[in-house]
Amino acid sequence: MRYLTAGESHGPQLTTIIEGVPAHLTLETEDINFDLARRQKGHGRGRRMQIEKDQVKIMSGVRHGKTTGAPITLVVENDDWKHWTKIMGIEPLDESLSEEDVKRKITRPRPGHADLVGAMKFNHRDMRNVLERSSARETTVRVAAGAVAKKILSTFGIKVGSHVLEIGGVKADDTNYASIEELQEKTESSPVRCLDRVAEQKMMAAIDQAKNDGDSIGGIVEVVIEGVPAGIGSYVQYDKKLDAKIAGAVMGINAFKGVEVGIGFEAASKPGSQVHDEILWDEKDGYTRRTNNMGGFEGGMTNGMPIVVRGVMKPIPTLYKPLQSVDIETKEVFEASIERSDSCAVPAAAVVAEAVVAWEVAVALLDKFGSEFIEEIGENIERYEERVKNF
Ligand SMILES: Cc1cc2nc3c(=O)[nH]c(=O)nc-3n(C[C@H](O)[C@H](O)[C@H](O)COP(=O)(O)O)c2cc1C
Ligand SMILES: C=C(O[C@@H]1CC(C(=O)O)=C[C@@H](OP(=O)(O)O)[C@H]1O)C(=O)O
Repeated sequence: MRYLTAGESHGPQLTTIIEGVPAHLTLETEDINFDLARRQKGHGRGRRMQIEKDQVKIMSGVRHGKTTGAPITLVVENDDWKHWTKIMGIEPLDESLSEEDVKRKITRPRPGHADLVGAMKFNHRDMRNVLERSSARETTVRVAAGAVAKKILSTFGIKVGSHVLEIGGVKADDTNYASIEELQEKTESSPVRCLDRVAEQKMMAAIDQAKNDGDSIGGIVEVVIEGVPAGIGSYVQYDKKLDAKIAGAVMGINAFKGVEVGIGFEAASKPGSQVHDEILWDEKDGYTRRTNNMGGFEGGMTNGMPIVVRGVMKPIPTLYKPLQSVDIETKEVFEASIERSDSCAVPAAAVVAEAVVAWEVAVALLDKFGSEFIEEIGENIERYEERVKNF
């Protein structure tokens, strides 16, 4: 299974084509719209999110609510496009257009964005050509593809959740949940997708403070996936290790600067006896682990314990408080000023992280259990689970 995305932040639409989705999967627009709406929420988002109301259009690969096995095309239109038709003009430049019509040629790179290096690399004198595609608006269709992956996973009882652990230095103390359902329910009712109601208030205050100061803040999100059979991914080749693929996918989210699996960086300061998860067996559950410090992975493969992955997001780079930069035409120093931006998008990024991790797990699941039609994959999983339980 693979997907590509296309589309610009202020262009007409974002598109993804997903190939390799098994036939007979129940898939409705609502399954995808649910996650699109979750991605738009969160305290700290800017004005753009009031303009957009992301809704998917399924353009191929689905008939009467079931996938056919053909490539699936998903489209999300940009409502903001109508304000940008001249600036984003797709047709060759009309000579009759005034300078004003084609205004906002960007020659002033924003620190922390792809603008300057992207323009150097592609030899663009208008950095809008970089900005439009490097924008996190593209995560809309990554979330759409992730929603399809989640639907595959849920068909086999595999559940995905996420929560925010930290924003702007405020850490959640209470990170407990009894089940993925409880995690989902509690995060949905939190404006920052956090389980800790006391920390939640402090996080919102920190976001408001940053906004008032013309600044921005980042944070840490955690994704949890339960019910994945042991043995997804592989130890035999570096590029088959599923934990590595997941790390790459999380790092691929705009503004993500680090990833941990299980206890992650904490492993550096602990002796092995306090790190490795002891192996247990009983008739009901088969092989399990006493603890889950390794976040569900041994040797690049799932071990049947919940997958636990964390990612750290840097503060949003566009700031109302200007940062110094250099105009590429005049070489003049200037202070970057902006019209609008998120001041914190960590809660939204948690939803993106869910999507990209779910995607990698679904791909590895299909690699192991076949990929043509859902019923056959289910039979293969069942047979395998029975065998490894008594292994
Ligand atoms: C959900 C989400 C929303 C974002 N919103 C903004 C924003 O409003 N303003 C901004 O400057 N950056 C925003 N970013 C981050 C930038 O897209 C990102 O920092 C930039 O493209 C440079 O990429 P890099 O940080 O990965 O190097 C957002 C990121 C995510 C994941
Ligand atoms: C549009 C989204 O996020 C955008 C991501 C983004 C960036 O630079 O990454 C900059 C902002 O875009 P704009 O300048 O149009 O307001 C955000 O709003 C979205 O998440 O759907």
